[in-house]
Amino acid sequence: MITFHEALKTVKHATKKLDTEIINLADCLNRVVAEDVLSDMSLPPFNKSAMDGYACKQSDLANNLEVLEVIAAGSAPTKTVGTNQCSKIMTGAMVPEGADTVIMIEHTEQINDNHIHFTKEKTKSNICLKGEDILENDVVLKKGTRLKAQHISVLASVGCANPVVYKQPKVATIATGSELVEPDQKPEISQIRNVNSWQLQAQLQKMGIKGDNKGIVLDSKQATKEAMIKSLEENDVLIISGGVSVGDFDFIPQILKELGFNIWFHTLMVKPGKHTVFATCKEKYVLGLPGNPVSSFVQFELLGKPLLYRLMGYDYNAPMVRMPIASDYKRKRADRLEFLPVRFNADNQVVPIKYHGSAHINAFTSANGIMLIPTDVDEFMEGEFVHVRQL
Ligand SMILES: Nc1nc2c(c(=O)[nH]1)N[C@H]1C(S)=C(S)[C@@H](COP(=O)(O)OP(=O)(O)OC[C@H]3O[C@@H](n4cnc5c(N)ncnc54)[C@H](O)[C@@H]3O)O[C@H]1N2
Ligand code: MOO
Repeated sequence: MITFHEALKTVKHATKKLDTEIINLADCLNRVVAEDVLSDMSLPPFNKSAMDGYACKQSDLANNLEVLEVIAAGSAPTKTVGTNQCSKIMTGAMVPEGADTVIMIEHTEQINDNHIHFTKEKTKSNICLKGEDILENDVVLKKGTRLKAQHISVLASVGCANPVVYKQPKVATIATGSELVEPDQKPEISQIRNVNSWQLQAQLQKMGIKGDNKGIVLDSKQATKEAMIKSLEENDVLIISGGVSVGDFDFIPQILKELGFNIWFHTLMVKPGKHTVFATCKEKYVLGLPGNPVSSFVQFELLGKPLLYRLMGYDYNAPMVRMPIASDYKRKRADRLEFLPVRFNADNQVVPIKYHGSAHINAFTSANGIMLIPTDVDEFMEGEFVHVRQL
């Protein structure tokens, strides 16, 4: 048995980044840039008005100003602003030569057809200076950045319409269990519906990965082995649920050995998810998750995400917060690091959700975090700060 931190370190250590590819800006969300991205120009590319108003000299603010022209965004000024002159200017337009200030239109009055007057005492310059955000050849995104919407805007602004990113892993999921039927079927006596495949596919989808859902495989060693071989021929990663503990039909570790995989770990000092398998063979990866749906969900979050992101060139660390717990919390055994569903209340406190254990999947429907209880800690007192992974 190893600790969660050892398991996480192992997963990151044993997993190699995939090759790179060039993709379109439209497909970039959640992908990871494989090269530093440099700007091909300064931004703003010219001194730019931040307001609709009049571009003039700060030294002339007390005087009546002659209006020379109207400068729209996208057109260049044609006149230099001299003493006691101004040009009407729109937000985003180039500030004309000679002007060092833009007075807001609301702070002016019209004197006659072509003269205005500033009605306030003072103003900011209201000019965004050339290059104040980004200079030409600046590194705007570092290699290894995972692209969120705000990064995509930076790519667009520096003209990087086809960034080089790491490839996405191809990921198959298999649910093992002779008791399983698909959600559109009515289970017979002793059967239940397959939850994990659908949950895992949704978890993959949230990462931007379109998974290969291989459905259910019955608890037969031969059938499981064949399904695993096929999935691994077609994919980089196989996430398989069930069949990893110590029952008569828990074949996964044995099959992995027969297929020549190196099993890095099989049991973790973690709850839920004591029986979680991680195995690799050349550049193929298998994550065997416990059959209980909460265990599968939590272990995908804890180990699946770092594994897949690592392949995609990104060092994933879950977003964590430290917040006070809303009431006392006790547990009976403190021999494993435990992860529990919690929500945040209006007072920014952590509220543990009623939870019966790793088969209780609907406990997670109102959860927006997973609280950690470290090994050897058996209680938290109201108001004590606890660590929560955000979901
Ligand atoms: N003697 C022991 N028995 C068990 C131990 C143990 O340490 N010693 N650990 C228990 C814990 S904790 C878990 S978790 C499970 C893990 O077992 P497996 O990964 O081999 O999973 P299964 O036995 O196949 O299934 C467990 C449970 O989950 C249900 N299940 C399975 N697949 C799905 C699915 N796709 N959708 C919904 N539900 C699923 C299955 O019906 C079982 O109820 O082992 C314990 N036993
Ligand atoms: O090993 Mo189980 O996943 O704790 O319920």
